[in-house]
Amino acid sequence: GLQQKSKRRALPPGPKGLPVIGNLRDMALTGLWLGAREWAQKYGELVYLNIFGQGLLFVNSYEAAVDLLEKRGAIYSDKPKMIMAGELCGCENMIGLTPYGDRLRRQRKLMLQALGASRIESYHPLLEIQTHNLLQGILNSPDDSASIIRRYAGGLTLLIVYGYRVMSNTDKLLDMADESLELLSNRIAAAGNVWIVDLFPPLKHIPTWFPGAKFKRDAAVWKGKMEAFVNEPFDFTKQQIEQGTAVPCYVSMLLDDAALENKDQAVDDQRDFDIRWTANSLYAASFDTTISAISHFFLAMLQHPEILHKAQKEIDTVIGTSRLPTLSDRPNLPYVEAVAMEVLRISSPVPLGLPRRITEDNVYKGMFIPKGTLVFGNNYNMVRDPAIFPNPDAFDPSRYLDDADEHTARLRDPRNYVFGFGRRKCPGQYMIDASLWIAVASMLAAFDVTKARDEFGREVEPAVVYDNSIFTTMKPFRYDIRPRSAQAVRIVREAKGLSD
Ligand code: HEM
Repeated sequence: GLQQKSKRRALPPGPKGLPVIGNLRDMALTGLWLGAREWAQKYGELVYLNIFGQGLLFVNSYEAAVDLLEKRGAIYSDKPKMIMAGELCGCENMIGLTPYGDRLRRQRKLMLQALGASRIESYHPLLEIQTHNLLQGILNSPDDSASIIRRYAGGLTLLIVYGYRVMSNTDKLLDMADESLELLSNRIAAAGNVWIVDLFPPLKHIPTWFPGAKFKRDAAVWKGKMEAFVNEPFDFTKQQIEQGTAVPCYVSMLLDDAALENKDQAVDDQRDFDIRWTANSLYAASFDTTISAISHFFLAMLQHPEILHKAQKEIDTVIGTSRLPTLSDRPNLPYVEAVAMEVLRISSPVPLGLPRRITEDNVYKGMFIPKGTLVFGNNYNMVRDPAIFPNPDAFDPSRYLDDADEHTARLRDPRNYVFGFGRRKCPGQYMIDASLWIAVASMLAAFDVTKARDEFGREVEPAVVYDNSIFTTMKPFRYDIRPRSAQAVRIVREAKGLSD
């Protein structure tokens, strides 16, 4: 099959694999994007690999991403059917795994209704309150900032999506998300991992006690956890609605609308399903992405004190030191804006996007891409294209500051890459754009971040160790974070928080 085809029409280039297993050994389980960037440098804008005959295509240039993932979106927007993750572990209805079609269009419409560009201003007060909570948490326990960032990332969407307030680091729903997402991205649906049952689907019928059937026993346990992760927060909100104590949020607003709109049970059930699963996907998708972006912000600040000070000076000059920034200050703080953009670029939280599946044979610039190939939009490589981002590995906000015509400005805006492409592009992009900015601006206003010191007073270099196969999250590294002044302590304590 494959070889005959490739004789007839050339597949895109890529590292040579072994017989049968193909490129299995080339697939790293964490930090796959690092290898994928090397392949891009060696082989060019499209790189093709296979694992046991399953084709994998890495789309490495922006031009090819637009041509394929956007312009040919009709055949590049589907998803792999994953037996292990989907059927056996109960994740098949998560939006990132939902096949392209009517259901997806309906669900994306719901998400964009709530989180589209025009809605975001209505969330500004919530985003500011949640940010104050983040600052107060750091002020109270600076050594515990990793848990505080995690609480911020989960708490933000729990509040907006479910109207649920997280008041401690050991909250039940937070822990549940943490555990479920770790399982999902590092075990169940790890980017470089293939489950034998996905290659040989009849294996799903083998009995659980059978030798080699450990995957089925694991799947049964994981499925229970995934179901709780989807249902418990949703049931919380439903209960609050019944008791008349619901806070306006994504779930409560949509359920209210549904109740007003119709009395038809079948339509209601479909709405219930759509709201339940989109809510879970919004929650799931915001966790590691936000954590990655904010930890890269800290990393950059402790590596570049001059950038930290320049941004602080802008804030002090434009808004003074007697209050924290708000989202309405954003247009007046161009350097802080550039820092936030550079954080998005350097972190590229979902570096290879989420896999698509091409539904028809396709040819691009003479290269043949077979139907069924899994397609990864390698945004990590695109935001490191030296033609657009000179010296691409350096954290350098000044790259956005000189005047540029519209075309150049668009090309160098990291938001055009890191959120993916076309019909599956991230529906959370407008929300995170606002939440990341206010978090970055407020932390700059209130804190200094420096390298930690060891017992001999020597600076500790932060170690960057990626710990995930889909997101660029890192193992916690040490740094020193402290308020800039007594005045900073006061404005953080006085800022309106979650418990006010
Ligand atoms: C900096 C933060 C984030 C980045 C870089 C990011 C990036 C991405 C990327 C690259 C994709 C895949 C797009 C594609 O296939 O082309 C995606 C999908 C998705 N994102 Fe985000 N995301 C972020 C935060 C969020 C947040 C906060 C939410 C929810 C509030 C969210 C919700 C989703 C959902 C539901 C999908 C699946 C869409 C689909 O399959 O149709 N993301 N995101």
